[in-house]
Amino acid sequence: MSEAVRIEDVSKKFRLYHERNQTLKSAIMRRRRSVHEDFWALQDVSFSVPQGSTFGLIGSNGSGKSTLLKCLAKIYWPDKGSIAYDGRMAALLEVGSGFHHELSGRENIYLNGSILGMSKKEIDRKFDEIIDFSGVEKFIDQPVKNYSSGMYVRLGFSVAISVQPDILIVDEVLAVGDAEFQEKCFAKFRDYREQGRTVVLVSHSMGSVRAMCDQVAWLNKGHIMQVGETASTIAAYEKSLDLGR
Ligand SMILES: Nc1ncnc2c1ncn2[C@@H]1O[C@H](COP(=O)(O)OP(=O)(O)OP(=O)(O)O)[C@@H](O)[C@H]1O
Repeated sequence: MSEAVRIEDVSKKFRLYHERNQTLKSAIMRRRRSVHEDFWALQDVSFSVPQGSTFGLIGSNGSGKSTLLKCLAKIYWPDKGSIAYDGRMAALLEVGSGFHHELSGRENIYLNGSILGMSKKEIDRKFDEIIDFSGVEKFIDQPVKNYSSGMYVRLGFSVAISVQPDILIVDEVLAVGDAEFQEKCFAKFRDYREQGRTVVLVSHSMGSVRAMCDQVAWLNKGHIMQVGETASTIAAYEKSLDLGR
């Protein structure tokens, strides 16, 4: 099977600063040098995502899942390693990212669509479909700052899938949608699989991961613990949680 995404030896570090709330005098004494430590949120992460698969990232809080998704979405640049893609990629990360709060749903479709690489003509053509899928038609001319978090996600997801990406990257956000919308999204992922498109998603709901994913990567403290078939990888992750109790 060919690869949609290949992640090779990816490491990402953040700087943790320690000099908060200190006095101006101590800052001058330090000659404005900041005191920080490097924190590696991802270390030597390598795996491939098969084309046409739905692929899950699992792991405890702070294990590096969102950081890895942001590297995949090109929001972060890895400090080491490389990521290769085969095809057009679209990402849906934090609730409301890519949206301007003061603009209406309609205006945001154009803004977000163009950020994702669609022309105005393409958005015009897909506009009704986007609104239909989102189910927020009645509120489409309201500023999105008045939307509920579920409405945000519905609209954001609808724009992201309208791009018809070869690779769709989705953070936990879908969990804020209601059961009906989640079922619509799962159906969309099934269509994607049939069309040979690839989905990479993060979820804490092992039920959803079991239902949706062909393969899973389990992250722990920035390291890959296991990659492979969904049931056995979830079982290994859950066993580690039981052992930790
Ligand atoms: N911008 C940042 N600056 C400093 N540290 C960060 C930053 N972003 C993430 N981290 C740290 O990196 C680690 C991994 O965070 P990340 O958000 O990727 O975890 P996660 O697996 O998605 O967690 P969760 O399940 O809680 O969403 C955490 O320790 C977090 O504090």
